[in-house]
Amino acid sequence: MAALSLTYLFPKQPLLHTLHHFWYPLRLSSRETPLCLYPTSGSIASFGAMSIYVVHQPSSNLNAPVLILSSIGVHAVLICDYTIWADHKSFKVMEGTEKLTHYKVGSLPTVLYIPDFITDSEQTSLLNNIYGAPPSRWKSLKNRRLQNWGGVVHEKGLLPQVLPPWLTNLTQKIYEESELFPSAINHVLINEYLPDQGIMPHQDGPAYFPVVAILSLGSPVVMDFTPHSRLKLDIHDVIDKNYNDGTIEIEKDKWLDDHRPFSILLMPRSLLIFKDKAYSDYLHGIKDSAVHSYHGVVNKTEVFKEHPNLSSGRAMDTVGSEDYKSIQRTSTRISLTCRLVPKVHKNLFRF
Ligand SMILES: O=C(O)CCC(=O)C(=O)O
Ligand SMILES: [Fe+2]
Repeated sequence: MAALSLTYLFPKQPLLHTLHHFWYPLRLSSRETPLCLYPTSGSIASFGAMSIYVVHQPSSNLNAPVLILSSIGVHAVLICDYTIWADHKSFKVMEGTEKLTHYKVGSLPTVLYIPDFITDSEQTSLLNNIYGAPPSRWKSLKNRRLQNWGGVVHEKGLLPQVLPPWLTNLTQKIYEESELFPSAINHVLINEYLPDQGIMPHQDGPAYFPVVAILSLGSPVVMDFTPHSRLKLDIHDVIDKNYNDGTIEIEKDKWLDDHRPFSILLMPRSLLIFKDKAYSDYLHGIKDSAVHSYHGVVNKTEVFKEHPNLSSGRAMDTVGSEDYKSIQRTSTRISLTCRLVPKVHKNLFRF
């Protein structure tokens, strides 16, 4: 038996009483890539504070390894047999970026930009369904409107509502093609932005599985990612470290390199997926201005490949010099934020 140290991705959250019902992602500290173990088939036995879980392996018929998770304290300990650990296939499902690695953009783990994820007619059909929904579906906020599908998200989980087929067609495609979600996506937030509307920099709530897929329709926009303010405190820790060999500056540069703000241009029909550091260490937001600069966006190459005229400013309304290109937002943008709320309350309600 070998003991390996695992750290919770959400270290500040209490976990002891929730572990039996709510599958927290775990990060294996000895690996570069965060490894998520999502034992969705449930606990099969428990001994006091220890529970045995089976790791979910939807893409394989192999028997999943049995893991013993200690649910005491802030750190969890995974105790398992070496042979299980060596069985790479067992964990493949949660490292599922493989299929989509060529869509990775920027230097941060992990941001995927998939142009043309849906066709023009699929876009039209989604827009027809969105605008065909009863007016009561819309909730007006100060700076935008939204529709909530899939149920009400509480901090402690989802009061579920069945997703309509026009949405499950999309969520199923994202689930299957990304292989990044441990079970089917069960929640979709539809945001509508007029040309001068945006969304404040924020981090998605703790009820969600830490992978988000955003489908964009209508007007292009630029989404900005900024390091979380709590990380700004960490820089002082780095600087305060007492180095004897003059490596402070190098450490600081490396830190700043690892936590650089960045932006991404979201074209209509594209799918953006982000997780890992981009999800946990950064805030994401969209400026509420009608002009968005796309100078220096991390997916410039990908966008120009699909829209070659964009660079010369002809494909859509752009302003600015060749060095400082901007989009003039002239039409509405709709986004569909597709997520999984792992903890679902049993009393399903339907409309
Ligand atoms: O509209 C978008 O692209 C972002 C929406 C978003 O961040 C959210 O719903 O949490
Ligand atoms: Fe968000």
